[in-house]
Amino acid sequence: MLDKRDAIAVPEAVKQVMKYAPKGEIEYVSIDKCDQRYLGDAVKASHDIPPFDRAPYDGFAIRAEDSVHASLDNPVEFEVIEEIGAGYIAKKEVGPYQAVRIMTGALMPKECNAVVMLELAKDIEKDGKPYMVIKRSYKPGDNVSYQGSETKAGEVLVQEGRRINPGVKALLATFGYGRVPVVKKPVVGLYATGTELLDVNEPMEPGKIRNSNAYMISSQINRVGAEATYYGKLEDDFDTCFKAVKKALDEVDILITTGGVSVGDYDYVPEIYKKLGAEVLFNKIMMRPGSVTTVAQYNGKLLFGLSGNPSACFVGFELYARPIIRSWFHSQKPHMQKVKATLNSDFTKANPFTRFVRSKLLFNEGKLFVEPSGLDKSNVVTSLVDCDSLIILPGGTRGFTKGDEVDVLLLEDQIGSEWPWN
Ligand SMILES: Nc1nc2c(c(=O)[nH]1)N[C@H]1C(S)=C(S)[C@@H](COP(=O)(O)OP(=O)(O)OC[C@H]3O[C@@H](n4cnc5c(N)ncnc54)[C@H](O)[C@@H]3O)O[C@H]1N2
Ligand code: MOO
Ligand SMILES: [Mg+2]
Repeated sequence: MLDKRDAIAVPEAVKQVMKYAPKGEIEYVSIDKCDQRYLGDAVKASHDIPPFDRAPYDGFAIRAEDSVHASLDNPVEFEVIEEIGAGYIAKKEVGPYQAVRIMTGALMPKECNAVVMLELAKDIEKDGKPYMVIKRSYKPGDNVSYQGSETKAGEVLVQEGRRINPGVKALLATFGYGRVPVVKKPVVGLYATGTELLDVNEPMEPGKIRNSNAYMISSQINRVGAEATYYGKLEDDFDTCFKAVKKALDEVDILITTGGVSVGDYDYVPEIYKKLGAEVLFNKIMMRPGSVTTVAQYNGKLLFGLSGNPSACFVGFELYARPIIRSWFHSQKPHMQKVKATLNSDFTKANPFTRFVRSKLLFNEGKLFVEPSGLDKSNVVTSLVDCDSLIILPGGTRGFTKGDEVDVLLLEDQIGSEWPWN
């Protein structure tokens, strides 16, 4: 007699899993190796930006008060006493009607408070000395980039848990982070179960299929910023699977298996959890695909029993494992971002349970549209190719038509979201 499974709602299932969200420790890596890692600590400005008053243009640094009477009818001459490029410091003191030829990024001479752009000044020579002439006045501060005008020392600029993108990396370099505090990657163990599975290099045989889930999931794990420790595929044999899972549990932070979670004669994952003494958080969810997604915890360690059906496996990972990995990385927005989009085609299937349709987003005349990325069946693999999002069709609905507004979860987004579930 089969054990009866009680289906729970998706938000409840996510809540159950999140109770066991582990948090990774911090390690330091060279800035050259920090791309796409998650910050283990906030980035705080260690100095002002700009760090000194500087010229934002190539031109002439002047004392603004010397320019007040300059106009088209009354050109004013300045003696050019020195020339400095970025990285150099003016040595001479600037007196009345004197100027320093200055290049973008150079420190302003301390007596000067305005910069005349090269294009607005005329170079002349008098008595063998360089002069420049202007025909308009300048106010103190005109064309000066003041110290701290962008940010002040001590300001927190990026929160811990943010994924390092090119902009974050630029800030890290600005503040001298040669070594960057990042969150250590979790060890995410991965097993694919199924006697029918062939390795990627094996030729096809009757009754067998190639193992795509292991590759798909390891790629999904990479997309979130972690790496899979792939243990290989397992035949549907209870003892083999039990031993493998038990051994892996000692080595991993999170364990993912695919296949064998339903009610079939060779679906051993539920029995494995039972024999281990793991607490099953749920084994049936009111969703399609992936209704049989099972999650258990063993001494606080999460075991994800994802469905064997590729699309169900894919969705189960994104809904339940992704926020756990992102929480591990200290993300304050571990869930997928949810946006509104307009359905670009009819979707006539009824939805007794909440349906997550693999979909692709498109922009048309500034509006966001979404449509299924292929055949909507849980055993389908081809619809995953163009899948960059999941349309959420609420349970208890009778199908949707082109033009309807729907909620969509973003898969490629790296910022994430706080709790997106109603
Ligand atoms: N009597 C019932 N049968 C099924 C139910 C049910 O409620 N009652 N649920 C169905 C649903 S829904 C799903 S989803 C699947 C879940 O199956 P399992 O998680 O037990 O997975 P398997 O039986 O191992 O495999 C299912 C399917 O997926 C293929 N597969 C498995 N592993 C891989 C892999 N690594 N790469 C590619 N494809 C894989 C496998 O060959 C099967 O075709 O159960 C339904 N049945
Ligand atoms: O778990 Mo199954 O994918 O709902 O179809
Ligand atoms: Mg099965």
